[in-house]
Amino acid sequence: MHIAVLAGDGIGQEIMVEAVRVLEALDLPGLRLDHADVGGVAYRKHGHPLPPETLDLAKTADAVLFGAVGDPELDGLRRELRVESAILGLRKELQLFANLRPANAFAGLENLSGLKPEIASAIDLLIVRELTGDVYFGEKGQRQTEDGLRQGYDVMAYDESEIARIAHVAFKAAQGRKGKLCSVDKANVLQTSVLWRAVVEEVAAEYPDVELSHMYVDNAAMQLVRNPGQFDVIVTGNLFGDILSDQASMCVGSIGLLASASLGEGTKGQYEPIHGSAPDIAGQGIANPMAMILSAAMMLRHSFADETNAQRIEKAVSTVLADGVLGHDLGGSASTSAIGDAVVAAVQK
Ligand SMILES: NC(=O)c1ccc[n+]([C@@H]2O[C@H](COP(=O)([O-])OP(=O)(O)OC[C@H]3O[C@@H](n4cnc5c(N)ncnc54)[C@H](O)[C@@H]3O)[C@@H](O)[C@H]2O)c1
Ligand SMILES: CC(C)[C@H](C(=O)O)[C@@H](O)C(=O)O
Ligand SMILES: [Mg+2]
Repeated sequence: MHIAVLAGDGIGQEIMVEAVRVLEALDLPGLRLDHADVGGVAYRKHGHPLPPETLDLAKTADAVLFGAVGDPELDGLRRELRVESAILGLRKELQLFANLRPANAFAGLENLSGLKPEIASAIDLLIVRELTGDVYFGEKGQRQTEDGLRQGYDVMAYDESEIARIAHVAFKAAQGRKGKLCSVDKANVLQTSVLWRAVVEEVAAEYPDVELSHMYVDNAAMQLVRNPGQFDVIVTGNLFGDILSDQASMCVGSIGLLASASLGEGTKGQYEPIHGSAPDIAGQGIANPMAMILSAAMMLRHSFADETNAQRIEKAVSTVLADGVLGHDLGGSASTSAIGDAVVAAVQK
């Protein structure tokens, strides 16, 4: 069980400490944790946000546990050196095209999102976000128009194989859940989405037991707030999935609660919270480590087929939240380490 631990920047460092403590508390046989620099930390030390030794470790390890990258002081760097390029580079290099972002209600947090409690408590959804295509990886740049104006561009493109493989992941996920899949696109405007919808329909023929629907992304954003309980699995492109998952996190209570798994064809995966380095609270010991801890649970499930320990972590997190050990993001006063202490104690019970 060889894990590359890439804590990264800002609160990435703080929340990773707690996730590692939880993993160590499980007494996993053969657990080997190798740390490496990524993001702004790596740029400052090695001159690159994704140094070759970090990429090598990520490639040789069985799984990658990733904190967050993002350093406002380095925002002016050119594109290839921007610290966010580290996370995009890892996803692309490891061919992790499927990003699973589950959002489910936690007992005790029903009043926190501002949604009516009966609406908030019905949330149990999975966003399947395509992760290696779309505007993120299309041709991009800045140029001058014929009129001498500066113009920025990012090409949105998906080919049918990219759409089909993420659709298969989503249909299979739906089969293991409530059997409902909603494909989210913007097919009333975008040609990318017209093809997306057509390919998802074709793939659907192989999954007659899954009920497929389609929704435009603007409506989906609204429905996530109006009635999130209507969703089981959502499949969508890279950009829409990025935005909708942040939104879903707040329906649950906080972005500090949502974990993710980035997967490819094999068992190798990268596991990371959906949030970033949170420079506004970094260094204060108040970041919520739950998303990071739950990412470690997803790692045990998807890369090591260890459902027992994955559930041990998830149950511990639910218990700690239900007991009212809440971070500042949830209106409580528990510090990052106090939350970690509580989860460690709960997994050992
Ligand atoms: N996976 C990643 O590494 C990742 C993801 C998103 C953003 N980023 C980067 O992070 C930097 C900051 O971006 P941003 O501010 O837009 O998004 P962010 O997710 O870092 O923070 C958004 C807000 O949520 C709060 N927040 C986030 N995680 C929290 C946690 N665990 N506990 C409590 N509060 C939390 C922050 O304090 C902030 O107010 C940028 O450089 C961005 O590019 C990285
Ligand atoms: C940091 C950024 C590149 C990243 C993304 O947009 O994918 C982040 O927002 C995420 O959600 O993982
Ligand atoms: Mg995001």
